[in-house]
Amino acid sequence: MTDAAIEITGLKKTYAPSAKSPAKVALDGVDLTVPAGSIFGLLGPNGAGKSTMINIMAGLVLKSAGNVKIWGFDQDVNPRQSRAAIGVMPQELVLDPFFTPRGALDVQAGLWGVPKSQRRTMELLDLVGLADKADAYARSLSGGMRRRLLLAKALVHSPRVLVLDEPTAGVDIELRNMLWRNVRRLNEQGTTIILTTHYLEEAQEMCDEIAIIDQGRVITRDTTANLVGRVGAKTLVVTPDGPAQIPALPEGVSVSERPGGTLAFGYDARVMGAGTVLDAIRAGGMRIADVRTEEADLEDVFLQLTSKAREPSSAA
Ligand SMILES: Nc1ncnc2c1ncn2[C@@H]1O[C@H](COP(=O)(O)OP(=O)(O)OP(=O)(O)O)[C@@H](O)[C@H]1O
Repeated sequence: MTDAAIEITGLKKTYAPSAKSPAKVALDGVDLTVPAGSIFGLLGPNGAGKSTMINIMAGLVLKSAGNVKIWGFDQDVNPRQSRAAIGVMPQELVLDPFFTPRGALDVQAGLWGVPKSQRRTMELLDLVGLADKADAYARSLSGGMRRRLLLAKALVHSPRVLVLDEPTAGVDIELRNMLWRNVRRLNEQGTTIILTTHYLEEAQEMCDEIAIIDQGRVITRDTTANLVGRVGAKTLVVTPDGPAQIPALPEGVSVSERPGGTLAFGYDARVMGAGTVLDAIRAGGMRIADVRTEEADLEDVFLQLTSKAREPSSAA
């Protein structure tokens, strides 16, 4: 057992120039440790370098510099063990249309050298809810079913670390819930999960820890709770009782109108409490029919951090 499922130090990747585009620095010195047993979120805007990092971890893209250890195996020293410790469910629906799900898993297991007696073909098809499609042609599977088959394929060699690259992009709620149930179950059984997603509320709900990467660098890494707590932004949503005048507000409080006649007062909970904002609203003569607060969420944190990373002053 190792404490770190993944240990990345000084990882750099520059894609070579082509006739159409100049050389591109995709990873610019990444240090990252993913604790064994966690569900870890890898977030970042488009083009941040997430797929490059995943592909390097999976041994699909060659790094330019740095060190990568998967489950304690150094990629350069023990390439086979390091590759065998990780399974990737890719973003694209890449499947051979002529294979049945059973056939696809058998071929994949063969590629990994899993002996026939140790193959878990039906168990995995069952896990992803495709047992009844075991012998259907892949081309007859729906998009959601293909995605589930890709998850099963990523698991045939029982990897310690499972990487899910945008697993729920464009999938319906039912499939999304099923995927998350499976992922939680795998995690409870000891698999470390690394997840990239554009759905931040999903990352907030699923991940124990999160790294945000931007422009090829890790700009922050923390527990999800700490990250969300870092942003004090809160909103007091007030439904006025009758026509309302916007009151004079303490410094730092913003106000905007929402559909349905409610008013949203934004404030920084690290600076003042909701009572101060409410007092100011009442002092302005507004009668209140209803009031509630909204917490900051991961989206606020993400936007704040990734836009900060672009400010020239923080580039130094
Ligand atoms: N094969 C390649 N050749 C040249 N440049 C590439 C290649 N693959 C990726 N890049 C560039 O490297 C940068 C990082 O891309 P990458 O796909 O790793 O980002 P990402 O964070 O996964 O983005 P997305 O969320 O859009 O998938 C981008 O600027 C991209 O254009």
